[in-house]
Amino acid sequence: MALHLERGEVRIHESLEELKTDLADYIAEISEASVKKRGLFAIALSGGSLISLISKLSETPYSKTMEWSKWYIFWADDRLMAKSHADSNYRLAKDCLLSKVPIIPSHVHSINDTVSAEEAAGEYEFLIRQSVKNRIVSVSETSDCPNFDLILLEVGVDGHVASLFPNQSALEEREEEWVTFTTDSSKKPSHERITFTLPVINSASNIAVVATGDSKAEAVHLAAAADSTGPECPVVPARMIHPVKGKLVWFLDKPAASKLEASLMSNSYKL
Ligand SMILES: O=C1O[C@H](COP(=O)(O)O)[C@@H](O)[C@H](O)[C@H]1O
Repeated sequence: MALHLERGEVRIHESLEELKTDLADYIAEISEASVKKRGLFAIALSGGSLISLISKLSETPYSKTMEWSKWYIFWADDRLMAKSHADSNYRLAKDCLLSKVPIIPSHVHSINDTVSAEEAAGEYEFLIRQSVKNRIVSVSETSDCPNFDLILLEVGVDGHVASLFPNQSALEEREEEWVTFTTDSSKKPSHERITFTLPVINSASNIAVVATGDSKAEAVHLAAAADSTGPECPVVPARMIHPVKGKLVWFLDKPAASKLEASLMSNSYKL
């Protein structure tokens, strides 16, 4: 089921298998359109269960039809930990997808995990500035921010996206700051992390936000429902995703969408 809300398009899936196929088709469509338009595709991944959901891309038909040599991979966030560590977002993506498809190794732009979080954020921002200069990543039409073809995010149970956690100063970064860091994430185990800022995320051409399972139902409701605003409602980071010119699509399963659906139903009765 697809709904067009003020907060973007919401796709609610009957099963994880259906969600995986829809997400793979969506990524394939954006990749094809980007390659057609500018000869390459710049995608930013994050972590969490999202990565196992996109593993379908390593299967046929996607593995054979995708123009992997045109893909450039970045991370919207990662933890400052060895790339071999089970909690590294890079490792997750490598195990689930990157090692299984013919992506050119020099197109994979992971973070430097051997320096402090502050230095890693600075280095990663420099790398993105170089990628904009080299036109691997486009520039936004409305600001100097990078304009990624696609950014994939997953909502955490506390409503965080990438490594933008509730009530942290990173949420206030302005356009000049593209990559920031946190040494105190509310998600345990607490790792030092680096993350894209909201201006960078909101400058993307396409943003997909994924959430599955009933533990995410409250966060999804707070992030996407029209009635989740006002003084009593916490403003979760996922609610701050507002593409400036791009398109936002939510990929949810039924349990994650349950509170959002209930609020849509009750509001339609009030009309
Ligand atoms: O810490 C993180 O968590 C979120 C969501 O993860 P999940 O465990 O709730 O599936 C993820 O999107 C983010 O990139 C990651 O660093």
